[in-house]
Amino acid sequence: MANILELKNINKIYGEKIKTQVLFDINLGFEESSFNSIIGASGSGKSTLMNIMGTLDKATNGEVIIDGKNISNMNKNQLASLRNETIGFIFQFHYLLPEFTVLENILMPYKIKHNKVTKEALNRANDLIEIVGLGKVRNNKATDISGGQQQRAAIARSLINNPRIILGDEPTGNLDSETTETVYDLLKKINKEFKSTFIVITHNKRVAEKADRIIEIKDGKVNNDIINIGNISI
Ligand SMILES: Nc1ncnc2c1ncn2[C@@H]1O[C@H](COP(=O)(O)OP(=O)(O)OP(=O)(O)O)[C@@H](O)[C@H]1O
Repeated sequence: MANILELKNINKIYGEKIKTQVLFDINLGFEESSFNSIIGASGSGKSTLMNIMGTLDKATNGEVIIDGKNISNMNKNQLASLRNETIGFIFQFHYLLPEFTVLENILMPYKIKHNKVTKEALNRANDLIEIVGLGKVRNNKATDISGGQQQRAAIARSLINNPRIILGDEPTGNLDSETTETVYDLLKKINKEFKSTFIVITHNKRVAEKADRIIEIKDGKVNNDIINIGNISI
């Protein structure tokens, strides 16, 4: 299957006067509909890499190709629209808007994109609410649900515009281990159902195992050594 996202010789250097190189010649391709985990020690460069993949930060050099388009020459507006069209983000802290309900929060990216909410969007939001198991709390304020429910609401929100790529930076970092597994099972279910590509950073090896592919970042490089996690070899 074709790659929906490709990184070619990505390098990242932070700083002007004092330069620190944090990514070195990263080459990676992500197949459409695949579920990928990114693991690695703290400070190894995972978030930097994810921000570059999500077009939130620029590589110092190298190419990012999203859905066949090289993003290097895109201006800010073009990047923003590619991001809105193609990428959904799930972060550790879900940043739901506290004064809005679960349903309203989930609809927010659609409203921002289209300036209105259609019947179809409302149906999709309600379908997503059922998938993530929030039917009973759809009209609760975002502050009046549990942490795990908030994270599930954030997942539904990231899916409302039907993005082809979903990037997660420690999406379950603030949840207990049982809720973490539930949320990952949910991501896998969505991956199967909607055929969206998932790339998810995790510190949790048990959940990393749930992926089709595990990528380890070590000192800013892709670690190509064979590693064994549970019963998976890469
Ligand atoms: N804006 C920045 N300016 C300078 N250095 C930075 C900046 N952002 C990150 N770094 C450095 O780049 C390195 C990689 O950071 P990054 O956040 O990508 O690692 P990580 O693997 O995601 O870590 P963690 O698991 O702790 O979140 C670290 O040494 C960090 O201090």
